[in-house]
Amino acid sequence: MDIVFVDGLEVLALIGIYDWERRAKQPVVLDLEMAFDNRIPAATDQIGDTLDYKAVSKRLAQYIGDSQFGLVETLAERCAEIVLQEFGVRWVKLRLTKPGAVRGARGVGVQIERGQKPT
Ligand SMILES: Nc1nc2c(c(=O)[nH]1)N=C([C@H](O)[C@@H](O)CO)CN2
Repeated sequence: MDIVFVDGLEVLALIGIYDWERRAKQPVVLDLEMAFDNRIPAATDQIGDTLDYKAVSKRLAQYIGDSQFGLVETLAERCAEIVLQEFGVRWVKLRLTKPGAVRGARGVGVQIERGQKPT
């Protein structure tokens, strides 16, 4: 299975359940792995045949920056839906981290896998 990935996409978002988290945006970091058959773009050398990681990154950064969810679970689920529905991806693994949200931890968050994992 081939993968197109995005590692460490940092975006400011209004997210969290506590009052202080509703007042100001805080950084969230997104890591993505998306199943995609890279043999066609490898043969044509055309960006139009790829799963364009820049286009995915821009779309999700915009969405996350505009979002106002309480839970990272909700935001992660919505981001996975966007990847599957808008970019024709069959399987995605997505990790959403809130750095520094818990004292003593480098980061906290969730990791989900959605769609059909190709063999
Ligand atoms: N499973 C989760 N646990 C917690 C979440 C969350 O979104 N999912 N959120 C919080 C707070 O917003 C926290 O990030 C503030 O430090 C607590 N637990």
